Amino acid sequence: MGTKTYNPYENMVAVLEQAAEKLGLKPDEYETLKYPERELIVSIPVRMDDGTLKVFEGYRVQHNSARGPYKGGIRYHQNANQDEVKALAAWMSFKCAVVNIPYGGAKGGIKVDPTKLSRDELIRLTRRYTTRILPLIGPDQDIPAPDVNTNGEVMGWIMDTYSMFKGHSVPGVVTGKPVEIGGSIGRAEATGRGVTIIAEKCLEDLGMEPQEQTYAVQGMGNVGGTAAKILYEEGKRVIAVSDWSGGVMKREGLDIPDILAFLSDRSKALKDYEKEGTEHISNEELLTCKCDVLIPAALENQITEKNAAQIQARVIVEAANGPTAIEADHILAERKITVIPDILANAGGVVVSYFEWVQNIQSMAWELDEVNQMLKKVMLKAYHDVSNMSKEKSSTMRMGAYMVAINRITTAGRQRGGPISMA
Ligand SMILES: NC(=O)C1=CN([C@@H]2O[C@H](COP(=O)(O)OP(=O)(O)OC[C@H]3O[C@@H](n4cnc5c(N)ncnc54)[C@H](OP(=O)(O)O)[C@@H]3O)[C@@H](O)[C@H]2O)C=CC1
Ligand SMILES: O=C(O)CCC(=O)C(=O)O
Repeated sequence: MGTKTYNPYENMVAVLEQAAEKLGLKPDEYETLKYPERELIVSIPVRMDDGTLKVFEGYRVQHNSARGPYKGGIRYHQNANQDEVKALAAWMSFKCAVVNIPYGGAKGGIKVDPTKLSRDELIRLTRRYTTRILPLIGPDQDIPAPDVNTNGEVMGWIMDTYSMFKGHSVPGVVTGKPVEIGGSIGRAEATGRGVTIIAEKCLEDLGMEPQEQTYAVQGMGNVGGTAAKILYEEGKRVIAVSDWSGGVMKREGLDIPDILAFLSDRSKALKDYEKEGTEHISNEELLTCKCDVLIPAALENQITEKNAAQIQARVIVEAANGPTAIEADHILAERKITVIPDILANAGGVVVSYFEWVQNIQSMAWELDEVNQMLKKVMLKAYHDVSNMSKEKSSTMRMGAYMVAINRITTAGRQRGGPISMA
C-alpha cells in the first residue's frame, strides 16, 4: 500500500522545513537538522544452520546529539533501508526533544526477514551486528532499544556482546532489556501505555468522552497489542485490529485478551482467527472503517493521499513512526481530523527507556507505580507544550510538536556555541 514515490527521509525533511518556516527560522538555523551527524552501513556475515553463509546489510544512523547521547531503537525488517533509518533517527531526535529528555536521536536496522531465521541464526546475526556498530554505541554515546521485530531478548544479546568486549557488564548500553538483567519494569508496555494516555487527553480536549468512543488499531505487535489491551482493560470498545495478514472487526467490541492469546503462538496470524460475531476485514478496510479513534501501530506510509479522504475516524493517534504521508496530512487537516503525531504519541517507549538508563546509572530498580506515574506526568507535560504551541501558531498538532522540538534542539545547539551541535 502507499504511493510509489514515498520516501520517509524526504517526508521528514518536508515536514521539518514547514515547521521551521512557521517558527520563523532562517534556513541556516535548521539546515543541519536535515542531515544525520553520522551514518554507518555494515555487512553482517552469518553462518546459517545449514552451513551456508549469508551476508546481511545493517545500519546505525546518528542524527543529532545537541541535547545528549544518541538514542533509538533497532529494527529487523526485510524492507529496512538507509533512507528509512535516516528518517527514523531524525524522528528520535525530535521525539526526545518533545518529551524533553536529555537525548539526541539515532536508529538502527538490519535488512532481514527475522521470521525466516532460526533463533540461533538470530542470535548470531545480532551478535555480529553488535560488533559491527560497537565503535558507535555505549551508555554515554548511543543507546539502542527495541523497535519492529526486536524485543527484550534481542536487547539482552546486544548487552551481552557489548559487555564481552568491555570485559565487564554494561547494562546501560541498551534499554528495553529483560527486567532480570537491568531492564525497567514497565518498559515493554510503555509505548502502548503512552499512546493511551495521549489518546485520552486528546479526546477530553475535544470534548469527546473517551469511554464512549470506538477504537481501531492497525498492528498487534508490542505497541498496538499493548494499546489495545490497555483500552480493553479500561472498558473501552476496540472494534477492529489487524496484523500483517489482515484484520478482524466486531462493532460491539473485540475480545482483545482472546486475540492476544491467539497471537501469542507466533505461527498464527489474524487471518486465521475465528470467533462468533467477528468478521474479517482487510488492512485497508481497517484504516477507513467507521470508528472514532484510529491508532496506526504498524509501519510508515499507511495513511496516504489515496485513502486520507476515506478515513472516517475523528482522531488519529500515531503509535507507529511515520504512518502518515505529508500529502495525507493536508487532506486530514482540511477534513478537520485531529492527528496526534508520532513524535508525541509514541514517545512513551523512549521515556521509560530514559528511566531505565537512569536506573542503570544509579544501580536502582523503581517500582511499577513509580514508572507509570512518571510516564504519565512526562507525556501530559509534552502534550500540553505541543498543544500550546499549536494554538499559539494556529497550526496542527504535528506542526506544534515539530516546532517545540526544533526550538529545543536549535537552542541547545546555540548554547553549545554552534548553530546546532558541533559534536
Ligand atoms: N517498540 C517500541 O517501543 C516502539 C515502536 N514504535 C513504532 O511502533 C510501530 C510498531 O512497532 P512494534 O509494535 O514495536 O513492532 P512489532 O514488530 O512488535 O509489531 C509490528 C506489528 O505491525 C504489524 N504489521 C506489519 N506490517 C503491517 C501491515 N502492512 N499492515 C498491518 N499490520 C502490519 C505486524 O504484524 P505481523 O506480526 O503479522 O508481522 C505486527 O503486528 C513501528 O512503527 C515502530 O517504529 C514507536 C515507538 C517505540
Ligand atoms: O526506547 C527507545 O530508546 C527508542 C524506541 C524507538 O525506537 C522509538 O521510539 O521509535
